[in-house]
Amino acid sequence: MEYKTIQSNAQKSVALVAHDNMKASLIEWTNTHIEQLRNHQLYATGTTGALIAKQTGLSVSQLISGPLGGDQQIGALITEQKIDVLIFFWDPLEAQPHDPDVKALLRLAAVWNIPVACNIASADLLITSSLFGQVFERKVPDYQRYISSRT
Ligand SMILES: O=C(CO)COP(=O)(O)O
Repeated sequence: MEYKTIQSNAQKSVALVAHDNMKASLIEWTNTHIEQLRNHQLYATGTTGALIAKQTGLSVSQLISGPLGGDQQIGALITEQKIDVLIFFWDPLEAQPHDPDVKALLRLAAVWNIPVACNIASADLLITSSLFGQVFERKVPDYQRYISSRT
């Protein structure tokens, strides 16, 4: 796929989310890339955001805690095209009470074609990509066409 760059060195909106057993990994990753992340607008679910702000000093817009609706808030921001990248360290070894919300968030990220990283290796690749700091034409659902095809 060829990317048509609209803007370089762009500020991105990055959503950071981690389940409890994965929070230490996300904070470690955040610290590793702190200088780059400083240039972007950060959003996070409640507890993840509070921990990142406390342990890294980064400024983070904190939403509701995940089990109380934070995943859904991030999903809603994705549909409004206000999130460019999702870093979501979900726990592959422990069931979550809000599993439907987790699945819904991952689904919306796929629908709206935003890059998602679910572990340190993929998050490293994503943030070091030359595409990370660029705004490029991205295939998103054609909402008007979708509605007219159904009405
Ligand atoms: O549960 C979460 C994501 O599904 C994360 O929520 P917290 O950041 O509030 O722990």
